[in-house]
Amino acid sequence: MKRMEVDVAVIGAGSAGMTAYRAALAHTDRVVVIDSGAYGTTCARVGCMPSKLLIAAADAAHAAQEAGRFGIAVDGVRIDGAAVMRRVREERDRFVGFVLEAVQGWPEEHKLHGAARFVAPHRLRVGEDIEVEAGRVVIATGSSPVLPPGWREALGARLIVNDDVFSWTDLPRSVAVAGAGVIGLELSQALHRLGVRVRLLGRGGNVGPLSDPAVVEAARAIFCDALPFAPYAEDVHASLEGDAVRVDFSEGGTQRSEHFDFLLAAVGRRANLKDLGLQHAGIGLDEFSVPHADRHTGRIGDSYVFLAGDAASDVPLLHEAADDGFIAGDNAGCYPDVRQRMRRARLGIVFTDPQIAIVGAGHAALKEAGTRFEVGEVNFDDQGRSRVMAQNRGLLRVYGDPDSGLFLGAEMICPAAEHLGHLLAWALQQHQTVRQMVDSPFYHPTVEEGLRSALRQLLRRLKPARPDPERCKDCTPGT
Ligand SMILES: Cc1cc2nc3c(=O)[nH]c(=O)nc-3n(C[C@H](O)[C@H](O)[C@H](O)COP(=O)(O)OP(=O)(O)OC[C@H]3O[C@@H](n4cnc5c(N)ncnc54)[C@H](O)[C@@H]3O)c2cc1C
Ligand SMILES: NC(=O)c1ccc[n+]([C@@H]2O[C@H](COP(=O)([O-])OP(=O)(O)OC[C@H]3O[C@@H](n4cnc5c(N)ncnc54)[C@H](O)[C@@H]3O)[C@@H](O)[C@H]2O)c1
Repeated sequence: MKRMEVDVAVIGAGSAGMTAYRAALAHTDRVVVIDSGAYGTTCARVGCMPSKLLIAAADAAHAAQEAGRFGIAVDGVRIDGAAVMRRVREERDRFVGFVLEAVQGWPEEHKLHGAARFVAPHRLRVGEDIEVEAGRVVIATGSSPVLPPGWREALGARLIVNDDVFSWTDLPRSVAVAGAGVIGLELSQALHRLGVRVRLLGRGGNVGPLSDPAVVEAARAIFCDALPFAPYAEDVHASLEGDAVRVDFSEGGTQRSEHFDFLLAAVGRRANLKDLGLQHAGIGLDEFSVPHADRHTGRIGDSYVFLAGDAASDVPLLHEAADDGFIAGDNAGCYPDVRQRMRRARLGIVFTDPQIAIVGAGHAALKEAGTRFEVGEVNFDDQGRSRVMAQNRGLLRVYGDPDSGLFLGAEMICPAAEHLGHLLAWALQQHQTVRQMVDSPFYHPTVEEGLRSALRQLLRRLKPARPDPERCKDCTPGT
């Protein structure tokens, strides 16, 4: 058995683990990063970047197909699936290459390859023949797709997850997608626009991460128009029939049976904690044997173990994983002098068309917390700039505190939601009042003017005694 002693062991070399490593290095050189898979991170290899590359190709196809509405004839749009996937993979490999370069720059003694698990407090076994004695441990093992029981056995290689999509060398003819969460929405709309026959199977009418009933309803209507979407699919059953996947489901009392090349499981992801031997780590676990970390320190209880990224599973997004990694790595490095760190305002974006964004904890969380709030909204059907671009669909709702006038958050499905979401998240983090936001500059004609309409309505509802006058539409047409 080879043995090594370090101050900090980081398990997982994804976005969270790499950031944790760099932060810990600022305090000690006795650091090791242990990874059981290929370097390159989920984000670059099979997550954020290749999914956005696929969406970019889909948007290009859609723009060509829709050019007619501007009076521009684009004849004979042909999608070359092999070329689409080649660009996705080549650009993806370029992004992965930057990560690999960074890891190659690390000293060899800082890297171990193999699956790590606790065998005792402070002691990790890596594979079968290496033992690491670690003063502190950062767990940054990421997450994996959930597979409903029996699906793998029933479908074999015809059951796929996001990772498989990005190794395709051509587009398939048809894919059923289970789960209308973030991954299901992004990938099914992209594949649909690229000419793949899809069926998106939702559950209970959910649409992505949205929780405001009015925005969910708007989003459901938009996606039902945009692609074959069954938001209330029930009794979903998948089986193999020859080479095809047969999917049976019911919706609204109607039984359906359809055949596809693949079934893509996008029904959620679970933190990779199961095989870590956490019961030997000497840390507190809940009744499901899951550890919980303080979001401001990364620390599990008052232990020597820190948790970061998707493994912490509270906000499984890239920028949160990087922040988690910094906080956990820095605190593991300067342990026992563990410091509280500020967290950024919450922001989530879904890269569909129209895009979805949530700022703050969201409508459901405000309700659950018993927070009193008022709502302002704008529908984009008649919003000037959105109409100019023929993207005039969607609903944006903003929330404000009637006592303090503070802005509390927003949910939206609308054009340019990625940009509106950022503006609003920055305002939230700066504790701005709705009045301050309304008094900020808004250029004409922009999609932001739609946001201003919602904020003005919210302001009137927050301060009914001093209503803001309605603006005349002929002064600034289409705002
Ligand atoms: C399809 C898809 C699209 C996405 N798009 C976006 C997006 O647009 N924007 C966004 O913000 N987020 C997006 N995300 C989420 C984002 O990718 C993740 O939140 C982020 O990559 C998580 O980083 P991580 O470091 O926690 O995990 P990872 O990058 O997965 O790293 C975990 C590492 O741990 C290793 N490991 C696991 N178990 C062990 C073990 N026992 N021993 C040693 N090593 C181990 C793994 O090999 C892996 O290298 C997307 C995710 C997916 C799947
Ligand atoms: N744009 C982005 O930032 C982005 C993109 C992709 C992924 N991600 C991250 O990855 C995480 C995981 O994404 P995801 O889409 O796998 O999970 P998700 O939690 O977003 O959605 C899962 C969906 O599947 C549904 N579901 C569960 N079981 C089902 C079943 N048996 N049949 C049909 N539907 C079922 C759920 O109701 C839910 O709507 C996201 O939460 C997000 O943090 C982010």
